[in-house]
Amino acid sequence: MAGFRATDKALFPIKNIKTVVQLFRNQLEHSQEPDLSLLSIVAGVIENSLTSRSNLQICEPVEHNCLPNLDLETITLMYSKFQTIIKNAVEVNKQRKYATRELVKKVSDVIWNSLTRSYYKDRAHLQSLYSYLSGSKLDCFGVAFAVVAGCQVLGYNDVHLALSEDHAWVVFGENGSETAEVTWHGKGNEDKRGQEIGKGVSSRSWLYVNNKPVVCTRHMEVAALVSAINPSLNSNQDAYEVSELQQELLWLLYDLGHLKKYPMAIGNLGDLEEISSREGRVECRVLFEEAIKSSRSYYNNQHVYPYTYQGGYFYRNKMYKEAFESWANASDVIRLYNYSRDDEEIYKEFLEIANELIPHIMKIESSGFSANTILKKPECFAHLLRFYDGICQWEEGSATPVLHIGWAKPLVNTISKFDADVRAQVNILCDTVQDGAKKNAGICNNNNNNNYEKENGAQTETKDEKDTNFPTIEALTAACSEKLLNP
Ligand SMILES: CC1(C)CN=C(N2CCN(c3ncnc4sc(CCF)cc34)CC2)S1
Repeated sequence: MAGFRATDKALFPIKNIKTVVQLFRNQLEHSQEPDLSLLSIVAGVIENSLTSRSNLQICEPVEHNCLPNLDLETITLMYSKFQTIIKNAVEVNKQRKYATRELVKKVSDVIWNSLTRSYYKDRAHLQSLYSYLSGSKLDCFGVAFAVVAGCQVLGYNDVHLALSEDHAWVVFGENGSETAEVTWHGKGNEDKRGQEIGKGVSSRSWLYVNNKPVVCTRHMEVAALVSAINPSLNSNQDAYEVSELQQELLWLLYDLGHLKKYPMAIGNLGDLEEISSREGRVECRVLFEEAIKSSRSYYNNQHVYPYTYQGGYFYRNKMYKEAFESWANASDVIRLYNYSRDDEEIYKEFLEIANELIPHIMKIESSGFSANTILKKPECFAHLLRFYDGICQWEEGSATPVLHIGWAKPLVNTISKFDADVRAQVNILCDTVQDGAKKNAGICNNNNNNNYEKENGAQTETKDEKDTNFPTIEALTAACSEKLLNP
């Protein structure tokens, strides 16, 4: 059983970050499983006290490490309150080893029906059990996490959190073979709580990552609650102590090996390291590469965010050629999905890259001051075409259109910044259309340093094999802009 043990209680009252890390270490390293409700309450109390208005005057930024007084009484009260809510509401059949769909649905109903009637669901700091116990408010992720923590209280250690890049649900039963929705997703969608995870059309949507979700162990569920810590004070400031605590806890989980199969948590750590790097730790760039390797190794490269974490890093650090490559690789992931109405989050991500970030780069690069301009590099043009081509292919076969006139101007503007002699150095290689699956059109430049070929094994092309049937760049861009201009 999990639990709030004497060795944990001895750490109270907790006065600094180091002791919070020790509490998490105790829980993570102890032979039994870490107690999700205890750790979520502790993280939530710290986050909410350091990011709420009330605290601002007390904690002067100069005295780093000043945490609110975390006394045993406060934590024990909330911990017991959660246990009581769950145990009083759910009849446990002692004989059953595994949870049933009815049990999981019942726990979800207990959480669901105890939430405040209506509140702004996308607000920050609504992810922890502290938020649930003190304000009866949870966000979409928070409900799923609370259901798993509730099942842990009842002793069902087969119920685990399953995470896509924009949704959360649970797995349960022998070998975690059963799945169930336990929370809502997006705005104005009827919740599907209790149902199995998308077997129909939605299974090809990015929202369910082609059935390659992160299926958590207990320790990875701790990584999820730590990842969900939100240090934001407001839209442009973070509470220093909260982000420092999050960074320390993510390194603890990293060192214990619990981030290996969790690309987004590694990416979160990379973002924190970029802002304030720790002595003796790998560079944030390495972490972004590790997140990509994790997605390729464990999730058949079906996740987009590892590439947008990396692309964002390159963009912020003015490494534009590398950013184009990351974004083209992100586009290679999305091209095999069908766009559905539940995929707004990733749509917004690609829209921002295509219509804000890339145009911004083109503006800087064509201002004439950059000596080593990317406008002269055929591989940059190849990455951009691969990026746009992936979005076009994403749309193909989808019930919902992706592209509209708003995409056309920035796209044509960008492509036209490359001179004909640069464009001419890029060869288009198209694979044959596979039966049913989406075809793979590869765009590679003739010096073949484009990792698209390495990654996807697109054939290299020698001059004499050049098949005149392949679309030229002009044809492709014309087709793209034609399609865009007359949807
Ligand atoms: C490259 C980015 C735009 C930067 N931040 C990103 N994210 C921030 C952190 N995110 C996450 N980080 C850890 N675990 C999870 S589980 C989940 C789905 C809802 F449950 C989201 C998410 C989501 C993605 S993607």
